[in-house]
Amino acid sequence: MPPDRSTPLGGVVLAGGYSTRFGETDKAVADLAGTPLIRRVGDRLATVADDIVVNCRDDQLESIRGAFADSDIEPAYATDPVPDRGPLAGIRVGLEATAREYAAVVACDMPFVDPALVELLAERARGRDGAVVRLEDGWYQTTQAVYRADAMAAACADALESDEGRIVAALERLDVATVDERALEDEGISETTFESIDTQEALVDAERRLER
Ligand SMILES: Nc1nc2c(ncn2[C@@H]2O[C@H](COP(=O)(O)OP(=O)(O)OP(=O)(O)O)[C@@H](O)[C@H]2O)c(=O)[nH]1
Ligand SMILES: [Mg+2]
Repeated sequence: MPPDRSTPLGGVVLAGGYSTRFGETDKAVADLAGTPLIRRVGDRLATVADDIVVNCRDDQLESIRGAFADSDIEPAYATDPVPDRGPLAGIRVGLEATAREYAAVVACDMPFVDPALVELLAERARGRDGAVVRLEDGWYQTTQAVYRADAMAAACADALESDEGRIVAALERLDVATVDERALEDEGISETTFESIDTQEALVDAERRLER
């Protein structure tokens, strides 16, 4: 069945973290084979999303805008009112800024995000509060997922107010469809979609594979 593109989809790229495992520099704008990580994510997401919001801190704005300088897409920016409150706070800020009922949320360090997965999740999310992949280890892949924006933003706010920083604390408050990681292979979606570049070693490794 061809994907239903009649429902607009927003895109949110999360970039407000401090990249501590990566080292001195911001992984969001790290160069991977000539293209900054965040631009790879934004460009891929833009093939299936109608507009893109980048969530980051104020002090990242200049460098992230620079990373998108010669991209065809021009993201909107939603910065954290209070930095360092964790990914849950970032998801909230990003989703509050999207104009769409549903939005795909993807971390800036996942340069191989598969647009086909985003479309699959958007389909599964319809009529629900979102759709997330359940990984083989039982964890939910919450930073490559589709959410009903107002419901998830409210659930994030609620979880944060209750001092529950875990993203699953927000999911527990919602009616979210789950997709088993094992089922993705049949859909032609490779696990590289979830690869995240957390360290310099991971960046070098990804670069080597791209050069092959
Ligand atoms: N807005 C916001 N986003 C965050 C925060 N912490 C992490 N994120 C984002 O959530 C996603 C997943 O987080 P991590 O992979 O742990 O990234 P990170 O926290 O920058 O890196 P580490 O410091 O090495 O853990 C990334 O896209 C981050 O940018 C935060 O405090 N605020
Ligand atoms: Mg972190």
